[in-house]
Amino acid sequence: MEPVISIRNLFKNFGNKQVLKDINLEVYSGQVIGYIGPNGAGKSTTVKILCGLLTDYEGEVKVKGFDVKKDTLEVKKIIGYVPEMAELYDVLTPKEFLSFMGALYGINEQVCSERIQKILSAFSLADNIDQRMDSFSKGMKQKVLIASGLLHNPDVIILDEPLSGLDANSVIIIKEMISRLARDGKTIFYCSHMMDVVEKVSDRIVLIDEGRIIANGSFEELKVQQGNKSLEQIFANLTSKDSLASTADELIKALEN
Ligand SMILES: Nc1ncnc2c1ncn2[C@@H]1O[C@H](COP(=O)(O)OP(=O)(O)OP(=O)(O)O)[C@@H](O)[C@H]1O
Repeated sequence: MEPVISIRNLFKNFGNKQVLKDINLEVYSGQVIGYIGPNGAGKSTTVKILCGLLTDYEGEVKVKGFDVKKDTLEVKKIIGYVPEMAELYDVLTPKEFLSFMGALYGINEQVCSERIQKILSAFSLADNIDQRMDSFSKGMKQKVLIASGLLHNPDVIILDEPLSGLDANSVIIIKEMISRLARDGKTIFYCSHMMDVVEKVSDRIVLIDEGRIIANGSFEELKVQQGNKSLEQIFANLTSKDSLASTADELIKALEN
């Protein structure tokens, strides 16, 4: 079976700083990859390269056989991207914004309108469909952002910290949605700091630290290697140089006179 996502010998620099150092990864249809790592590890940079938003890198990155550097338009049709931080055009209503996104993807107007209605209903936003988004809460905006990433029914879904700001019920809905989309053969690339969610939804967990992959396997495999711990503990063991408790101590002491 051909991988849906194939990353070979990927290096990326920002100025003199090397932020991705020989990333190699293959992701197959129906897999959910949990891509995790400390702040600044290189997760969003990898995602931006996958989506064709950063093109000055070394190595080979392909999505469904298309080279993301050369066939950027084809790749954008295949991928649905929910970015970590995005500016919504919040003078628009969700209906206006999503209709605009649908038109960009060339979705039939009638199909698009029905999809918008159904997705927003599922997110309990049906009553807000014609309300300007500048009055929306963070979580409401996040739901519209997720809707815009899914609207064209992409085969590959890239979620960069999609749960930020979402309430507990919405987190459950997204977790269930990820599992069902994968069952339908979609490929999900999921970046998050929410270890309990990553642990549950991912078929494979890829841990990146300072631009290098330092662990790659199912949660069960990582547990066997690391001694039957939670993903949070495995993450701390593999990525923190100092004891986290002593760092917390330092922070508290910094506040004392
Ligand atoms: N446009 C840029 N210009 C210069 N440096 C950048 C740029 N974007 C990212 N970096 C640097 O690249 C490194 C990796 O950043 P990246 O955003 O990929 O990390 P991340 O793993 O997504 O982190 P976080 O969990 O905090 O979102 C960081 O050192 C960051 O400062």
